[in-house]
Amino acid sequence: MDSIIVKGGTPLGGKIQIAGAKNAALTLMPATLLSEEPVTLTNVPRLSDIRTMTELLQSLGVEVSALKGGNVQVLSAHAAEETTADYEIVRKMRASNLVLGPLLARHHKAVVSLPGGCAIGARPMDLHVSALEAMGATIELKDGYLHAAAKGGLKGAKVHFSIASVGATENVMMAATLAKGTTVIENAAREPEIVDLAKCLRSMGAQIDGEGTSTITIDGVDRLGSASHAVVTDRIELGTYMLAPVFAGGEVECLGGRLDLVGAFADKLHDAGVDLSETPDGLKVSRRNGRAQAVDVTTEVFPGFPTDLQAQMMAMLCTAEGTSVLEEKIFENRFMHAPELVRMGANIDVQGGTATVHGVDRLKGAPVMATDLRASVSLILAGLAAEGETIVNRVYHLDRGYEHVEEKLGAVGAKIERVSG
Ligand SMILES: CC(=O)N[C@H]1[C@@H](OP(=O)(O)OP(=O)(O)OC[C@H]2O[C@@H](n3ccc(=O)[nH]c3=O)[C@H](O)[C@@H]2O)O[C@H](CO)[C@@H](O)[C@@H]1O
Ligand SMILES: C=C(OP(=O)(O)O)C(=O)O
Repeated sequence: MDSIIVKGGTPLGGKIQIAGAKNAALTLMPATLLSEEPVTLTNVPRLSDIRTMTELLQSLGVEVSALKGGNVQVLSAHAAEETTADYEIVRKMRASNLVLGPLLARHHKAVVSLPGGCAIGARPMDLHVSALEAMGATIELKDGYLHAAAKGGLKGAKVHFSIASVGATENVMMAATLAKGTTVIENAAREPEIVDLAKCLRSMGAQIDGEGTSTITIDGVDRLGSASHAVVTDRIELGTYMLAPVFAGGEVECLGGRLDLVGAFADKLHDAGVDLSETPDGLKVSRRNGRAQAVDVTTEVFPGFPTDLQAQMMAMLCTAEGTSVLEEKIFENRFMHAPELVRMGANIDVQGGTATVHGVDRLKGAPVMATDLRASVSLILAGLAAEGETIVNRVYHLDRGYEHVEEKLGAVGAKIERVSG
């Protein structure tokens, strides 16, 4: 398994191009199952999760043509007749569950392996299941697979989520586009990736209103057509690279970055004493004199502080002046980076869903283990600030969500290399 070696202490300078969003692409790709006509996606990130989704869709009969090194994808589901999403592919990635809604809507049946628990929490599917049941599906768990059927097709329904789940909102939105009648989703997730999905579905001919608010209304139509859609900027990759100069010093411009994508995160950076400005091409970040200041952070659904930036923020706060309290409210087991940061000299006390970080003067390089996607990148960022060499082992999670991280950081002056193993 590959490792990433980082030598800390070099200030950064230059520009980093931010890619299209993994979490948007992973719902836009299965959305193409809803149409018999081709859909073109541009600004697709080059990630192993995208390759996994490609493999899954191909197993369902979707023709996927990748152009420009994968940056553009043409997906055609005209001959996609298979309705079973196999465990061997689904187990690799939670987002595989996003084929459930589209398959049910188009074929009135689907057999989808449960993705299973993962490192950051249990992540059940109950909200997806009960919402699709309210739309007329019968769903049964057998042999680790959800067996779903909707004789005569799905029907519009009122769906109220007890948690504003991103994936459940996406599955129901997609399913509702071809259902008979009107579906109203209450307490819908409001993430930019939901807005992006609605935009793409609308270009395909869907009738959707209210995306970006807590109530989304979808009037079912008979069929969807073709469309071309550019994937929204990855706000998590953006936030990650915005932090890089805070760790290493210097200044970085994140091309394609927009403040509306990272509002709550940018507010915390501002409170921590980080300089942030909008430019015609993106967002520029530099660290003001000396250390960042401690800030308290609570993860929340959008527009709150994203859980997917909590690990990176914690790493930054390890060397901030003062004590910071981080509360993780979305996933019950998302502090696995903490003991690895402690190996680098951080002072962190974790009690349940709360981590208290007492800022230290500096971190020291160490061999560390990457446990999940955002934990992996938090350790790389910590390595940029640390004295000496940090070896981040087991980085396969990283490639799920970051394209060419060593090239992007290397281009702005970081001493970073990948060692194949
Ligand atoms: C591919 C993708 O877009 N992944 C993102 C998506 O994951 P994902 O869509 O899986 O996350 P959800 O918003 O569904 O999860 C939020 C919370 O709801 C719980 N829950 C969810 C569904 C359900 O049926 N029952 C239930 O209890 C989860 O366990 C979790 O505690 O949103 C998360 C929260 O912003 C992000 O961290 C992930 O990066
Ligand atoms: C948790 C994440 O992804 P996924 O939902 O695909 O596991 C993430 O992107 O940080």
